[in-house]
Amino acid sequence: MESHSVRVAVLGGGSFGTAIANIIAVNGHPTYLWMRDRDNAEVCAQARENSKYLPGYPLCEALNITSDLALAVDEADLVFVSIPSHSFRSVAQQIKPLLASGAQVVSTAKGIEPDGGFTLMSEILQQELSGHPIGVLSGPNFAKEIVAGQQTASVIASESEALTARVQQTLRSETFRVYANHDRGGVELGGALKNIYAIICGMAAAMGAGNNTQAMLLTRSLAEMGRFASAMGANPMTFLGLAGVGDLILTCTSDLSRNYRVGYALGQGQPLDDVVAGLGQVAEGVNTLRQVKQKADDMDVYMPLVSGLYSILFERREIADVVRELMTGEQSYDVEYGRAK
Ligand SMILES: NC(=O)C1=CN([C@@H]2O[C@H](COP(=O)(O)OP(=O)(O)OC[C@H]3O[C@@H](n4cnc5c(N)ncnc54)[C@H](OP(=O)(O)O)[C@@H]3O)[C@@H](O)[C@H]2O)C=CC1
Ligand SMILES: O=C(CO)COP(=O)(O)O
Repeated sequence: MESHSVRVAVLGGGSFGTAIANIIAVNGHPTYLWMRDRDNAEVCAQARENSKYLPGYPLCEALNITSDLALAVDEADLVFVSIPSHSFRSVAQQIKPLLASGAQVVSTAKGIEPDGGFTLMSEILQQELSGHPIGVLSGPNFAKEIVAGQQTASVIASESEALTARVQQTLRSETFRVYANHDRGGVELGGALKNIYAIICGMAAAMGAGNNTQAMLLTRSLAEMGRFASAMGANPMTFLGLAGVGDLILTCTSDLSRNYRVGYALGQGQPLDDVVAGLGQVAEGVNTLRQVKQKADDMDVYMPLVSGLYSILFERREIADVVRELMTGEQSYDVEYGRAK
């Protein structure tokens, strides 16, 4: 196991990039946090705080905050890309000529490329940065709770044992644990798909859903996620782990989740465009819903919750009508895996 210091770059000065960079800097590794906005980088570096995304949480003195991408990435052994899915590819393209050979690259984004033929973030890394070991970090990880020092666990998924070992070693601390998984696709789909169901659960909460309803929604969400991921070639057992059911429970039950808050506002009757504009941060679930609906239709995968939410958000159907249809639809099997055909 590696014990010497690792040079790390974290790209994206939003809430999650800042939280991850801070853990690694506290652990004593030379760490560069890159944010595109020069003024913002200077203010954060001076104040030792990211007041735009994580106000009130002091950052480690040793964390280097910069808007100079070449400086951040130049000699990095390990690069985390914490950029929302809509801009992920453009940043991957920018770092291509800057990366040291052998640099390992990890996505922390939980989304699917808009209008990109259902491309996951780690597939973008594969396409743009071929030859570099790549991985995905995903789990029940609110940035705010990480910087507040709440005990947290995550999953690193990669085909490269060297990468998973290095990420476990650089991120581990008294408050942060990292588990390994080889099912990169499953871990990545878990992080992306749960955002759709967080919107649904937020919407249900705003409409007064009781405990029975919330439990039904969470469990049927998990069934849909597993069914879709299985059709995509992922291992459905991955969804029993932190990046599956763990992150689903977290985001479907807390208003710290931006996707849950989007759903809650929609359930209160606010228009989607206003809700998204007022958020000030990324809620990946809205785009993910479009991508997953299209892909599920293409693959003929049964996803009633996805179809229902899609029809509310993009076909202007009334929530009450969709709920009635879902509740009176075909009653099928509870647990699909292992069921005799
Ligand atoms: N927040 C959380 O708790 C968690 C988030 N994630 C995932 O991490 C990803 C990032 O989310 P998060 O940090 O929360 O997002 P935020 O909305 O907090 O911040 C987004 C960041 O990305 C930057 N950015 C956007 N477009 C570009 C671009 N073209 N070039 C460079 N930088 C850009 C923004 O810069 P600017 O300020 O200049 O606009 C901002 O720093 C998402 O996919 C999310 O799902 C994963 C786990 C937990
Ligand atoms: O992914 C997250 C926590 O694991 C954050 O969820 P939101 O993007 O909904 O805030």
